[in-house]
Amino acid sequence: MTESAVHPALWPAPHASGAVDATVTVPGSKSVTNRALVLAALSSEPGWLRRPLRSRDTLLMAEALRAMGVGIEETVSSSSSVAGGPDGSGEAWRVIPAGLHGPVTVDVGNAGTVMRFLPPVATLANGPVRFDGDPRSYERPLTGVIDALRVLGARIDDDGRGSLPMTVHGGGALDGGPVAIDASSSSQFVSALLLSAPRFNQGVEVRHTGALLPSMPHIRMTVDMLRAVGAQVDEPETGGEPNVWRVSPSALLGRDLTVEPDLSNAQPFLAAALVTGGRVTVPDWPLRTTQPGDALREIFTAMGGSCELTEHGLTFTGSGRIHGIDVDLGEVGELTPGIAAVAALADSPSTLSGVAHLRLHETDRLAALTKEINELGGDVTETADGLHIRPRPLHGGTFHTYDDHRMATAGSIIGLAVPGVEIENVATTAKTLPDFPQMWTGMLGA
Ligand SMILES: O=C(O)C1=C[C@@H](OP(=O)(O)O)[C@@H](O)[C@H](O)C1
Ligand SMILES: C=C(OP(=O)(O)O)C(=O)O
Repeated sequence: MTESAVHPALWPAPHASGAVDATVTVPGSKSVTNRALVLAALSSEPGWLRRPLRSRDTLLMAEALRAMGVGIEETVSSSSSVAGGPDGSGEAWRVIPAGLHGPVTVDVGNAGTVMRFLPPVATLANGPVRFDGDPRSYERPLTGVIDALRVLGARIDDDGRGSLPMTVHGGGALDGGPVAIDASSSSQFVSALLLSAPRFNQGVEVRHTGALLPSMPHIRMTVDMLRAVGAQVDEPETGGEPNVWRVSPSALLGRDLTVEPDLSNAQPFLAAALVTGGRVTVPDWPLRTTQPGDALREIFTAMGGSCELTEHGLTFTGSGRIHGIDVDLGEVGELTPGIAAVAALADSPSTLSGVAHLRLHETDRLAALTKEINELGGDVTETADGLHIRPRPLHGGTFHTYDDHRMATAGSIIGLAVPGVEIENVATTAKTLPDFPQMWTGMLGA
């Protein structure tokens, strides 16, 4: 969690003068968009991706696949009723698979999905694929993917670091087969191996050997999306062996997929309803989804709001009171910063647990949240696997974000209730939600 040497601009977080009452259209899911791009690139026929998220993480994924030979045409399609979203963007990406090749250098930025999902794809390329990224990407865990790919037959040159930068020497094909990994530091290791596995000669059998496995909904998302393109997957939740996932070798179908709104990016807007005792509607909230953000319906209800889900969307209403919560967030770790922000404004303490692995996310999120909330007058302590938050009257000040999009949105939530909060480098929200500042002020009617 190193502070930026140069202080990027400070953004005065808008203070809410009353209860919000807004409808907020949230762009597509990062996790779905980047899985869909990988699966479409590995398919045996072209496919469509409608309402994709256009953000730093997804553009890095698209750029990397393009560099390896995949055609990705960005169009505004009018030929289908689903092409145009309610946001009026009408954006659709046509993905045209092709033989993958190197030499290529892939910039992963600080995108976990790019740095974990693409090395297995690179083993299928003809030629070397070098992976590099932001300084933080060198610190984020990658050994689970590197070691597993070597066991499955890949040649990878990482100078013994077990992290970026590294080069995958693609041989045009990979043996695949059984492999054991410890994915306790990131569920993305499992997702990464499964996503490319239909194209491995023997498919894959991934056995997770660690004590904990975070972010299970994201693994479910991987399995569901693989099945939707015709892959055969055996997994623990549908009768398979515990902690074992098997994907058979097969061709993948080109599909026409409409990306759901990103429910984790909906979080700050729902939080605004909770914090101001107002009401926010998010159109197109899916009735069924594997996205972890769906857990907000339950978590934010327990913290004092209420919600109604219809086929038109989710309406979340705050009661004017915010309660603390004792909750294990291991399945939904990416929601932690937003929940911590709300908890700092509650009428009773909160304990957030099950998220030790957040120390290796975009920044050390447990340390960053503790420091930044405490510098506004809060009383937060780190536990072994989470945070203990005792609400205190907060005051204004600078909220540092450490190049972490979810720190920026967490600080903005606090700013709704606390005058004088300034967010350092709000532009870091571009990782997954480039329009965040405009959407936020729009919600407040500014
Ligand atoms: O597979 C995915 O799309 C993700 C999995 C999770 O990663 P971890 O299991 O590393 O927390 C989540 O935090 C991340 O934002 C997205
Ligand atoms: C942990 C996150 O991202 P990444 O995909 O980079 O792991 C996140 O978006 O909260």
